Amino acid sequence: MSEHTITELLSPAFLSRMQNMLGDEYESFLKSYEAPRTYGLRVNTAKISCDEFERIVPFPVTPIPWISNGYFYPEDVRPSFCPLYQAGLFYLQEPSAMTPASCLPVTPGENVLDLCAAPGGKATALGAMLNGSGLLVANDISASRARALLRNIELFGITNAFVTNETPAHLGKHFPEFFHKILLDAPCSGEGMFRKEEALARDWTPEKSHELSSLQKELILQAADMLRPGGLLLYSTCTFAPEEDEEVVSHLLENRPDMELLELPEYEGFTSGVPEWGNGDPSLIRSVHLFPHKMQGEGHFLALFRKEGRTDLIGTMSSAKPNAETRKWLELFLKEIGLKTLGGQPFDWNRVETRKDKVYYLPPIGGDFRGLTFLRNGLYLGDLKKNRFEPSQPFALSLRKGDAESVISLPVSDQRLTRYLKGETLNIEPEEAAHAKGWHLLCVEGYPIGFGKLVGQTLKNKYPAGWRV
Ligand SMILES: C[S@@+](CC[C@H](N)C(=O)[O-])C[C@H]1O[C@@H](n2cnc3c(N)ncnc32)[C@H](O)[C@@H]1O
Repeated sequence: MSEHTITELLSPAFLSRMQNMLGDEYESFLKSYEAPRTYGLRVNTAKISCDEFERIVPFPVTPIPWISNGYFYPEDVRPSFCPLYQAGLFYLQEPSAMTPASCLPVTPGENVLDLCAAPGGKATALGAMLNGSGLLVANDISASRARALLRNIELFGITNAFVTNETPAHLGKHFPEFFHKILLDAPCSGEGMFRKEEALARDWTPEKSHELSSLQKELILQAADMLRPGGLLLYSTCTFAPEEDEEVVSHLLENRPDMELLELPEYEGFTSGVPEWGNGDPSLIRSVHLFPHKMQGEGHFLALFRKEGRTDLIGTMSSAKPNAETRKWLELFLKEIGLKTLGGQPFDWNRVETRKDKVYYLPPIGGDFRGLTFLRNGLYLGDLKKNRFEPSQPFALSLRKGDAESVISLPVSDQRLTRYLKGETLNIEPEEAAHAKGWHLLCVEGYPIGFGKLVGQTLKNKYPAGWRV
């Protein structure tokens, strides 16, 4: 912990800019830096309803008023150690950062792009809204951050994501006017992150915003060009700098006359964008700033655009054919766990693809993805071994409550869950397991966490080392 307050670390140039921007509100803005940070989590509604979540969550939560599936939790709680987190039932996210994805109305069946997606705070929200149908392209230019993104997509049980590590320019060549919805959560100076990351406050310079503004202007045009006629684009940053907010919005409106700004939902803490902070276009008032002195969040900016024209839902269906070996051993495994559905939907053999000894479940919508650098296309189901199929951890996490019959379900308070997550074998009473032996899905309150193999009263742990806590 630094012995300085955040306001002491901040550059006089930043403070004087904020004073000019906020006028009478400046003092309360400054005061907000002394208040404690806000902590939030977002429920994965593709896996669990909010009512059910509230019923089983073992620590105090209070609803975030402007996010239908968001909750505040107290600072002293460590939710990432809770088995419900390891079951992918919620994502930890600062409350104002939940706003952009919640303002982009995604419906199942659409092609959706998150252009700057890592580590996945917003991509997991978009994926949950698609609920397994359509296609989510989740991209990040950084390879290491894209790996963290993939992990969160897998934890959330998203089966229809194409996770890429590409430049926006290269993606644009493959996907001209392809997406119904695009989220561009741009790299920014992070002025809304100062309470969370002090280094951002210390390292602030006005030049940074100028540089980022040029990049953001390039990115927003590239994003717009990948949007279908009639499609929606949401631009967001976690900064207050007009160069990175209203100026970027103005740039898009000036350069793509087929894009218009739409109204965003109103909420009492939302502050309208200021036309004079951009090029004076009166419609900039439809963009929204979230300031930390006006709501319980760190700060964000968002703008929602629509491209002129009508959109449709025509997509190319994936068509893979599992090879005979895969079909034989996978079928046997699915029978053993009593698979009824995958992610609540009938299992589709036309989506099963084998590459070397790895078995994947492709997203329902395909496309020409050749030449793109990607980490995952769909769901990694598992590995084909000699005379058997070995399931993966993402496969376990893609399963919803009720998808499989061969389960062992323990209450959230059961300490064996924590021991399982550490890689230990468990003692299971006969009445706790669906069958006397063989593959089982270990669940918390009915929600799958991972696989295990029952031998007598011992559950052999199949939770992979790389996932352990
Ligand atoms: C604000 S963060 C995204 C946060 C993410 N949307 C979330 O909610 O978890 C911006 C991301 O943009 C990526 N990025 C930086 N420069 C980029 C570029 N030129 N093109 C595309 N992405 C870029 C960074 O690697 C970073 O992960």
